Amino acid sequence: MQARLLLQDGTLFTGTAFGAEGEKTGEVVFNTGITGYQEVLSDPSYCGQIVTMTYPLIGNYGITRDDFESVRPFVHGFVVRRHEEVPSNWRAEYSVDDLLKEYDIPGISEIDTRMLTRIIRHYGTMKAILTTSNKRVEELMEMMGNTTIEELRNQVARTSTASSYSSPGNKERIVLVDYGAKAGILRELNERGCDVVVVPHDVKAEEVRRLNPDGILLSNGPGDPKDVPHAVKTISELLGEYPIFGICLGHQLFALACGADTEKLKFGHRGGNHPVKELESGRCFITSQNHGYTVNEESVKNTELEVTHINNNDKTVEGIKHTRYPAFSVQYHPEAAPGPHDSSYLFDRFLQLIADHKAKTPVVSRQAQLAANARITAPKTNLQLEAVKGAL
Ligand SMILES: NC(=O)CC[C@H](N)C(=O)O
Repeated sequence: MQARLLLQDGTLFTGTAFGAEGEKTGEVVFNTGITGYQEVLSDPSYCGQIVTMTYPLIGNYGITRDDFESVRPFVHGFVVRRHEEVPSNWRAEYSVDDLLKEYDIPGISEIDTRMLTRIIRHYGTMKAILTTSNKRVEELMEMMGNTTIEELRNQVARTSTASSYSSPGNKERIVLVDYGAKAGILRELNERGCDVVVVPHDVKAEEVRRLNPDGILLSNGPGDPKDVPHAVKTISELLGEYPIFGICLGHQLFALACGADTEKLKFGHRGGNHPVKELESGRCFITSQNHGYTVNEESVKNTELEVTHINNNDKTVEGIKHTRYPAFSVQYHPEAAPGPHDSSYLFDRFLQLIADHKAKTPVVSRQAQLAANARITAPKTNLQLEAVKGAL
């Protein structure tokens, strides 16, 4: 069956359909990873985007659910040069085609993905529509134009967990704020014995305090950080109270909460080979990245933040830290998946920050904490009081 990819600038690619039949609009972006398409497909940060892989052979090792970064794929469409229908891998459960069909995601193969990538690099990220229908180009253009901003924005609410859950451990209590978190973040925390409570994107500062965390981790997530103002407010309320570590969208939200600004990159960074320089040591790390927005460097100057990492390709901000509070963040993915594991030391650094913070903070008895938390929530009825205690 034929499929077509129509870009906002009018460029039309005609290729072969795979995955689901139908139509999807999204922002078209490219990923330069040679492997890792399963993690890309299941990374919630791609929600609302049509992803093209620059590596030409995709699907050869099939799909293994154990390798997913979330419970399901969130991409709006998948574009490849060549799709391998018959996976060759003993771990493969099914093919990319089966996966896309299951989740109603259209795919297109046999198009010149190099040309597509060069267009995006030259003119910047743009909207596109991927279709298996026979609709006329004018009609498709109109459909693309009519796609409401809502459909391509506010993706965080669609990918975040609806309610809190815990992943127990016997060490530090970490509240992981899920803006569309990759499973790798939880995996890294669990490997270090952390007692993790995953909370929804719209958690209130008061609810976080009730969980009595040792530290807060702000996760990655899809879309524009400015679409999540409630998260910025919550982070600014918690700033200074607990050690904070932000990853990708979490990094951008942390920057906004500290008074810095974010802006959109021309075509973003997506892949597993992005060189990042740690300014303190002068060391270069090869990192896994997936972002379309960045923290504006100029805007950091008027805040209490300091730039700690920069991208060696385009010199954009890749890491910041607070100069007064125990809080830092990075634009890239220390949990990798897919990608090099060079930066997993950042999770250890976060735990060290927590230990240092604890050593400096006077020990508060459990009784005093209970009393303080009860005051914060000011429960009026016995039932509310029980709920507060239950949450602790
Ligand atoms: N992986 C992420 O968290 C991405 C952050 C944000 N959605 C961006 O594109 O910049």
